[in-house]
Amino acid sequence: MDVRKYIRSFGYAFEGIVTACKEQNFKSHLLSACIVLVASYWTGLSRMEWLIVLLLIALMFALEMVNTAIERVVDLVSPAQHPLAKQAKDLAAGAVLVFAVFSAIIGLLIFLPKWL
Ligand SMILES: Nc1ncnc2c1ncn2[C@@H]1O[C@H](COP(=O)(O)OP(=O)(O)OP(=O)(O)O)[C@@H](O)[C@H]1O
Repeated sequence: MDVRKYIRSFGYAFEGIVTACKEQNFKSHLLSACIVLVASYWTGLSRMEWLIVLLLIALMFALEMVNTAIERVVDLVSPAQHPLAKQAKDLAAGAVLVFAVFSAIIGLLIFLPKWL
């Protein structure tokens, strides 16, 4: 195994995370995640509930980054308007929306019984 190549790959992945952090949508997700983490701490979640909350936050970040990557590739290969470019971007955005809606529902199922 080439250790230097492995470390370089980590560097590129880190560059990807830095690029994502400059995106407005990603900043909104960061803010939401901070609010959810504070609320989780304040509410006093069980170990299993913490696992679910952390998993949802990690998946939301990862999905948003994949969405941004798809947008970049579409912009690269199809700078002009094209129905398939539209579908690709809308599908990727739709995937983020589906996950966000289900995450919100799961969050309500975890938090509401403790708050009420
Ligand atoms: N090349 C294209 N061909 C056809 N429709 C496109 C194309 N690029 C973007 N669109 C349409 O415009 C919408 C907005 O595209 P845009 O590139 O502004 O993405 P966005 O979701 O606003 O991303 P961001 O603002 O995070 O870069 C897309 O969801 C898609 O419906």
